[in-house]
Amino acid sequence: MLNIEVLHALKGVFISSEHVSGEEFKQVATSFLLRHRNIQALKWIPKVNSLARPSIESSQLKSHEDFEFTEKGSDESLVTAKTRSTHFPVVYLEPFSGNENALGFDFASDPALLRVLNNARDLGSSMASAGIKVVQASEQNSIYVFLPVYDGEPSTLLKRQERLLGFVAGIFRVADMFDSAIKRTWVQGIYYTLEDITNDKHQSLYSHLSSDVSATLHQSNSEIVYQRPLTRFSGRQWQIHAMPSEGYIAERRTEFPYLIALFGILGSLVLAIYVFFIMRHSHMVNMQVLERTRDLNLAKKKLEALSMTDSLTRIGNRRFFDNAFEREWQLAIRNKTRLALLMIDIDNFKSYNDTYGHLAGDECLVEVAQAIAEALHRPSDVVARYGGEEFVVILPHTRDCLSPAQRCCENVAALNIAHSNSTTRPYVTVSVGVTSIIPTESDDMVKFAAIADMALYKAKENGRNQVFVDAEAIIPKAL
Ligand SMILES: Nc1nc2c(ncn2[C@@H]2O[C@H](COP(=O)(O)OP(=O)(O)OP(=O)(O)O)[C@@H](O)[C@H]2O)c(=O)[nH]1
Repeated sequence: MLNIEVLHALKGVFISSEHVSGEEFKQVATSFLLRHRNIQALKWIPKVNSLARPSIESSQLKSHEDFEFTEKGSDESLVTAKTRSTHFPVVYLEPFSGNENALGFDFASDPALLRVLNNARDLGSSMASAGIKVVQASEQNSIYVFLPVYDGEPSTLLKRQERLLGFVAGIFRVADMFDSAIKRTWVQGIYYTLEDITNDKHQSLYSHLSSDVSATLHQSNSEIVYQRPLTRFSGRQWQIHAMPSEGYIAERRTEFPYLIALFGILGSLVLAIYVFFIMRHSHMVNMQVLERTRDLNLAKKKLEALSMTDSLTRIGNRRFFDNAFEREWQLAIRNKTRLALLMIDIDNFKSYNDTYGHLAGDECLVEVAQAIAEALHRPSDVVARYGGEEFVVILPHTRDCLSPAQRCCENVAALNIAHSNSTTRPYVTVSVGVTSIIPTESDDMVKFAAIADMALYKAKENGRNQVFVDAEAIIPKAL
């Protein structure tokens, strides 16, 4: 933009003076060029009708011998310009030295540049050319910027075309412009490329790199290329690329993310294995707990059964009887059913022990228990050892309690266990006391058991080896 300002200042010289001499132009242009070193050259390009050409050429011949309007021939060498209705020759040029060939060059002879000139004329603003290799500037790209100068201040297109006097023009080296623009923000290792993308044609204006290196970088780091269009400049659209060099990337590359990823994966793996073992261990513990619980339940059941069994006779013990009696008593109350109780005692067992010994007594107890159990036919009947040589039988829901009592006596007698000192028979016999009741809430189960005991006492008293039925238990046939 600073360069454009120079053109505006130069334009001011042409507007403020009727005729600007070559000497005046040189003076002003030299002072600008001294302060703006990246301007390669400044020019004055008047609009010249074909009729006015001879007078312009002859007046210029006074200061520059061999002056004529020139254009590029077919072999790129400069030749005399053809006659055109309008010429745009370079009349003033600064610095002259080194740019001699450019003096007299007719811009109307170059269709591309003429288009830029005409655009500048029609729009009344500065217009830049595409990148060009000017004769003086070796391999570097330069651009022309043309600023129209009018007679007065025409406001319409037609008036601008009519009143055009010519153009002040500047040649700017793109490399110099670019370097001075980025010199404050230059970062070592970042490669810049400047492109002209006006009309979608990509023209490389300037690059920090040779074109082949730039292409390689472009491919290899394409994902980290910065690409941004610049603000439009004198009718041109430029675009900037910035690419990091391999060195720039290498300097900033760190193994840290890889290490994090590696440790992350390893950590996850270790965690997964740890969780797997914990779950397996927990499953095994659960299985063991289940197994132990099952064993414990079994053992508990066994213990319960043992605690309810008489160790000698293998039938229920006193505890078993107490539980069963309580249960059946409550059931009979609820169901209003009859409950019978048989107290059974081996006759003269003391003398049996005395005669045959304690071990024989034990064997006798086992056989008597078995015989009593076999005398009971219902699964709900309960037999237990009440204590010593005394047994007890509970018969739930039973009207006829005499028959089972008699079967008990008969079964024991049928064992035919020799008892020479018995007061009844020469074999082991039992006495049975029987009672029964349809209990109610007001009845007492302890008293009920005592009645059965009393009946047993009566049976003993009446001579043993018999059944004594308590009066309460005798049920008339009609009931
Ligand atoms: N071998 C053996 N004898 C027992 C057991 N329990 C109790 N006795 C014995 O059984 C006998 C019971 O005697 P008693 O209560 O006098 O009665 P009894 O001799 O049978 O006379 P009655 O009942 O009147 O016919 C006692 O001598 C006890 O020692 C036992 O488990 N094994």
